[in-house]
Amino acid sequence: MTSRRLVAGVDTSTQSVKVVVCDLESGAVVRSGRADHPVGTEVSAAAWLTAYREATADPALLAGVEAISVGGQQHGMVTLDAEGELVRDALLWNDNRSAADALELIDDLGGPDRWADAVGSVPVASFTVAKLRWLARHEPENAARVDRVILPHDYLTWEIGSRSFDPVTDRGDASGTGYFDAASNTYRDDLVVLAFDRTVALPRVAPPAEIVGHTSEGIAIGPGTGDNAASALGMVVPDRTALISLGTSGVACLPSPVQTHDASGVIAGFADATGQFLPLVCTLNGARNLVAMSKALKVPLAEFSELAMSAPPGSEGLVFLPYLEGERTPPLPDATGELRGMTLTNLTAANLARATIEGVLWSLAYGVQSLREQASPVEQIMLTGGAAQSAAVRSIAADVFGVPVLTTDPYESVAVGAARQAGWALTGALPEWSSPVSGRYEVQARARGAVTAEELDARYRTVLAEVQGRC
Ligand SMILES: Nc1ncnc2c1ncn2[C@@H]1O[C@H](COP(=O)(O)OP(=O)(O)O)[C@@H](O)[C@H]1O
Ligand SMILES: O=C(CO)[C@@H](O)[C@H](O)COP(=O)(O)O
Repeated sequence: MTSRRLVAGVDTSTQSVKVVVCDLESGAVVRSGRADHPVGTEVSAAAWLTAYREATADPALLAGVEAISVGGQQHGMVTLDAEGELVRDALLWNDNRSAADALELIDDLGGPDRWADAVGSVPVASFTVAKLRWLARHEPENAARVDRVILPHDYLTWEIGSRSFDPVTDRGDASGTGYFDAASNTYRDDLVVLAFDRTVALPRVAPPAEIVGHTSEGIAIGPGTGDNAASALGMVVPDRTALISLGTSGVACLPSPVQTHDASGVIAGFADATGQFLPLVCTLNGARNLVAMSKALKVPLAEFSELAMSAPPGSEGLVFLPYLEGERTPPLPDATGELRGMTLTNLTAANLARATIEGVLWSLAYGVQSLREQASPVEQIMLTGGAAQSAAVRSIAADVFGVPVLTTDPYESVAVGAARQAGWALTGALPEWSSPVSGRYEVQARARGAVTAEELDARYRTVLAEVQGRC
């Protein structure tokens, strides 16, 4: 009898780190660990290593593992000095302080079209390039000490290899910096200079299946990638399917053979982890809006879900624009949440719960509409991320997107996708793991004679247009 071979994947995400160990042959998760990350949008990268060590403290977790890769929250600016020490805390993807810097950079290059042509995306506060401009303008002493700029997954990859190789990144995560051209696979040093007034050392962009080093225990390390690119690998996304993630962020994306160049800025023209592309729409307001409303209603998440499912599609006219953390897509960094359409009859806890879920999902349906127009037909949705385990999110999503929704049992798609990449690096062939989908939800609204996806879309777009006119 041959013993099974094991690979591991890590998701170093906004709120926590998750580690899974998978069977190389089938992809089945055989062991897992997790640990929390510090709260906040400005975090010492060293805390991610501490959390990783906590999550993997049990030596049995990684025993027998042959290869490991890291998927990580995108865009975060990790600055290193000439000795390789951290210059300051990392500014995360959801830190909005660089919003004005992004606008300046758009002007400096000659407008959004120039950025969309150059790197496939128009910068917003999230992008590393905007954070670099902020650092240069607001902390010149720290800026002067910066020798190298890397991303969260690059940092953890380098640390779990005990810094025995120079920091590396991959094409997927590099494409979220705003200074990497994924069409030619080259850094745009001129854009780094535009933002930071000088060049900095940047991590080598390793090909998808390279072994970039080894841990002190001899485990081979793959290049890793951004969390959304890893998630696409873990979800084994079929054609004409948009992947929706509801973690801290809300994300709509789909693997594509062609890069998008959306000058409106709705779609970021990112790369994936296989050598292709991953057009992606990201909001700042995913699961935490649901958590905030459940707290406001003083109910646990399970009861919040039941409440939402007891309300009719359209929440009897309540509209909740979920901009509790400002917003990135559309770019409204100073916006706040909006609750509209209240009457004496519809202002119920059930409608508030359902409207919150409808609002969060609609903000991604808005993105899916752009993906349809610019990237690919979308005939179904796959759900992942922490809030994808909410029964209400799963059952309401089809009504908001207007297409069937595919779901999984609890599943760490980013970590599993990273493990799949590790298997690729180990064997030279991308493992053919089967789809994790275990559930399918059909559109119900029309059958129930209630508000349809098109009607809901029109209602939300009207409120959004008012907010955009004001901000
Ligand atoms: N059943 C649920 N309903 C709503 N939100 C949930 C549920 N389960 C988990 N969450 C939320 O999902 C988020 C964690 O999702 P995750 O994808 O791990 O986030 P991230 O990758 O951004 O760290 C947390 O905000 C958590 O409160
Ligand atoms: O900024 C983006 C994508 O552009 C986010 O998707 C981050 O990558 C964080 O993801 P989560 O931690 O919310 O999963």
